[in-house]
Amino acid sequence: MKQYDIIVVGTGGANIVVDAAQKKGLKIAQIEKGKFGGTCLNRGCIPTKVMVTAANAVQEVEEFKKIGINVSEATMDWNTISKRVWHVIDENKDIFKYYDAFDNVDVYRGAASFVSDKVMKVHLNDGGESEEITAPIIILGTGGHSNIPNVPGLQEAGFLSSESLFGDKYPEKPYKSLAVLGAGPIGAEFSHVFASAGTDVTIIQHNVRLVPKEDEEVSAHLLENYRARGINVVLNQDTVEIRQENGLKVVVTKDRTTGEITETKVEEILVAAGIRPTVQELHLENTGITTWKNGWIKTNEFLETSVDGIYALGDVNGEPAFRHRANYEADIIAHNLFYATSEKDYRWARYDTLPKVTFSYPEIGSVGLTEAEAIKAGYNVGVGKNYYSATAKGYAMGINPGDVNDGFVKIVVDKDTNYILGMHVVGPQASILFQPYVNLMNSGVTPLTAINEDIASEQTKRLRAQGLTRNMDPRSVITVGETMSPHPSLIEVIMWTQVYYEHRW
Ligand SMILES: Cc1cc2nc3c(=O)[nH]c(=O)nc-3n(C[C@H](O)[C@H](O)[C@H](O)COP(=O)(O)OP(=O)(O)OC[C@H]3O[C@@H](n4cnc5c(N)ncnc54)[C@H](O)[C@@H]3O)c2cc1C
Ligand SMILES: NC(=O)c1ccc[n+]([C@@H]2O[C@H](COP(=O)([O-])OP(=O)(O)OC[C@H]3O[C@@H](n4cnc5c(N)ncnc54)[C@H](O)[C@@H]3O)[C@@H](O)[C@H]2O)c1
Repeated sequence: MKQYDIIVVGTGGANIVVDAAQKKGLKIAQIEKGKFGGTCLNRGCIPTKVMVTAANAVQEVEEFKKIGINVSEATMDWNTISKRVWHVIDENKDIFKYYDAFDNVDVYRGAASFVSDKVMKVHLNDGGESEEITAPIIILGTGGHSNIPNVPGLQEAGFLSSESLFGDKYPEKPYKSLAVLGAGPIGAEFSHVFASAGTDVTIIQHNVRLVPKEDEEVSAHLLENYRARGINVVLNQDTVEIRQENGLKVVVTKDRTTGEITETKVEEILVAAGIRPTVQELHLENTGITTWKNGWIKTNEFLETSVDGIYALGDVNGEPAFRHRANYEADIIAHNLFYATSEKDYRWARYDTLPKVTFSYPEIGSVGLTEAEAIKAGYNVGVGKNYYSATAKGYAMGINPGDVNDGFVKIVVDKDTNYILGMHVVGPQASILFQPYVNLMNSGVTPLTAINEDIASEQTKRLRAQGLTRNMDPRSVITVGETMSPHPSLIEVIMWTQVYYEHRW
């Protein structure tokens, strides 16, 4: 059996832990069954944002005439956009070479599985099995994958997911028509991209709202904008069947309230119906690691699992799926394991200040509670709302009151304390506008707050009992570094100066 100091499974956010351990000179096993860099770099955030940026430009040109600029209609050059998408994906091949070059990192290309709590083996991609490996610390960052609903006829008709779209089903040209099943961030973003490319897009959404995790007013504004630009949106639907007819796919849906049947005939179907944890190959049943009902690995505020020394970060632990959240958690693990000066210097995760962005058009940025969530949580809720058109800059941008693209900012406040509970922006540059509130909400003397109290090593029990606090001084560059900022957004240009200042990992 080969002995390591640390085993890291998955090369998305978990690479931050590898970087830190590598610099400490530890003996590391790094295991990846797929493309290095994980979902975000290869089939998530980055390739989609290359597309979204082009789609945004198409929409912005539509608005130019309002500010006195005459240009002919903008169209997407799919070949150039596709080349840029694949360039950024192909670049990630070098990530493997980067880690493979370190003497203290053994890179295994294959699927890791547990033999017992601290013993793993790897089913190598080129066949065969590695010898058993062990380490006192194991990091699981195995991510998630598309949830494919069990709809009769879907498999037979064929469909896209974000994985196959950025894989063997990448379209050579935009589809003539596309049904998007699901309208969370993935559905909202791809609908914007393909509609901007000239595709006739129909969104078929199970929920009564687009982006239902956002504030209701934000969802309503997005719906109004999508419908105004010709995107067909059918809400509150159960997809009952997919048929094939004359070379097209017919999506048969049923209104969940009225029972009314709708048939949507399209060239292609894109499934964007949420994600599931990638735990299947891990064989968690050989360990004491506990999971939620759907397989998400249960973790606490230190990202510990129910087995001492095994941590899980990113999508696989079931907290909201964002790359900056995976990075934040990896950073916390690396800090506590390798850099904390004492237990008093330990960091822990909190998710109430997690920034979320949907790169739809209009863009959405939010942090904290929606108005409805704050009311449900029992706060004495106050709300403030301001429109882009109410500002001089909004006027300069050609945004007038009542315009469909007159976005807004909504703040949700606890009236008893005047504390900010949530901030929601929908409109131009939403992804950067709300960051000051993320920083403010994440600052102050912050008490350790337990997450999943039943997950507790002896050390965690002790730290919880001590009533640990961390001074998140808003003036400190360290606080900036310990505050999440949405990825990939321009605010990172500012936020990541902290990393260069600290020269950590
Ligand atoms: C289309 C799309 C767009 C998105 N856009 C954004 C965005 O704009 N902003 C944002 O913040 N988030 C976005 N996300 C979400 C973001 O991509 C994820 O939250 C993030 O990548 C999760 O990182 P992770 O480290 O948890 O896992 P991943 O990046 O998924 O990495 C997990 C890795 O583990 C490997 N693996 C799994 N099991 C094993 C095993 N047994 N052995 C070895 N290796 C294994 C996988 O191959 C994978 O490479 C998007 C997601 C999608 C699908
Ligand atoms: N900009 C970003 O940061 C970004 C972009 C894309 C994805 N992500 C992350 O990736 C994860 C997955 O995204 P997502 O949009 O798939 O997930 P999601 O869970 O947020 O949304 C899925 C939507 O699909 C709907 N749905 C479920 N089953 C359906 C069905 N059978 N037919 C029609 N609709 C159905 C649900 O009502 C839900 O609104 C999210 O957690 C998100 O945070 C982030």
